[in-house]
Amino acid sequence: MKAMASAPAKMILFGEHSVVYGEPAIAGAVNKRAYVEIKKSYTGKSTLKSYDLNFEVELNTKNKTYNLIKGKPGIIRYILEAFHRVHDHTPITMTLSSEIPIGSGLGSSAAVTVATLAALYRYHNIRFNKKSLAHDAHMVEQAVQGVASPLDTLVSTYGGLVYLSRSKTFEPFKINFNAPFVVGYTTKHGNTGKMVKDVRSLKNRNSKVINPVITSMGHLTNYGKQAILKQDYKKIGELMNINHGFLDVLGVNTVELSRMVYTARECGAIGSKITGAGGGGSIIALCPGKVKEVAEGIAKEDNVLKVNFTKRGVSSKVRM
Ligand SMILES: Nc1ncnc2c1ncn2[C@@H]1O[C@H](COP(=O)(O)OP(=O)(O)OP(=O)(O)O)[C@@H](O)[C@H]1O
Ligand SMILES: C[C@@](O)(CCO)CC(=O)[O-]
Ligand SMILES: [Mg+2]
Repeated sequence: MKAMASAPAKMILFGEHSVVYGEPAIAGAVNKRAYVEIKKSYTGKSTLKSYDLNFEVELNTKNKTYNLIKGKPGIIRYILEAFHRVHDHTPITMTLSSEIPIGSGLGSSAAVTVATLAALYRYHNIRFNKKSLAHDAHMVEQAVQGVASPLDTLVSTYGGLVYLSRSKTFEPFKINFNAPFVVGYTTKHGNTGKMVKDVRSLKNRNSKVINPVITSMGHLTNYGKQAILKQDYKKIGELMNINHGFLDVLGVNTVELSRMVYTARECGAIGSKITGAGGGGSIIALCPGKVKEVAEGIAKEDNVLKVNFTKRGVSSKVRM
């Protein structure tokens, strides 16, 4: 018997970091996925292999440790936390493949966590639904990062383009939103846990300055929701540029991210901003009629990923 699951990456349009402090956010699942397979091991040991992320480890799921066989398994802490919460510690072989660049602001940790939990629930024949899975995945991200909003794991579980309200109500957009985005990403990876903690420290040291910025980011996200519903690309782009400025204030911008943001605008994007935790990783650029020019401009010094929104969230099955 083999349990299999996959979950999508995500792209945050508005509200990263401010969502951690209860402000709303808007994010969409995109067509890059993480794939997990789990089957019984007859070697007496549990191993995790990822051919495309080029690492292999021996898992000790009971005490959340691992023995490195090869590579750099940064995503491992999320996987170990998921196993620790669900697995009965019998020997298994897990394989992970990911189309999602790791540490790049596209929610690799959430997609891997959601897919790993779904595969484990299938493997152990544990009943679950999307609501329970999204909650459990959020708890894993919270445990690993110290602080996490439910945004990334909700989007990876349910798919689609969603608005997460201040009261944490999850509102899927009921429109077809196919705005032409280009994603640029650097080889300099980010670490969400560190970035979220750095923002919290900045906020605590300068609360009278940073708190109003976070509140304004919440208002901006609500204006963004109205602009998306009206498919007002010009307004969406303007709000993306303002949101990028706010993320710069929070200290999550870098030289590489700025380079891509401003290159995108020079090549014709009507809006561009950091997406995800920042400190490395990705930007998104809204470029109606200029996708080719913006992609070519970013590709001169960085990497480009062509993505589309997808309604397809987590999927899982068992093969006997
Ligand atoms: N090059 C890398 N190889 C392996 N692991 C990495 C690499 N870069 C980062 N990591 C680790 O992988 C995990 C990626 O999760 P993280 O949440 O930081 O990024 P993400 O989910 O891809 O982006 P975001 O959360 O901003 O959407 C982190 O634990 C990070 O330390
Ligand atoms: C930076 C952040 O807002 C999004 C990371 O993709 C963190 C979170 O929401 O948990
Ligand atoms: Mg993450």
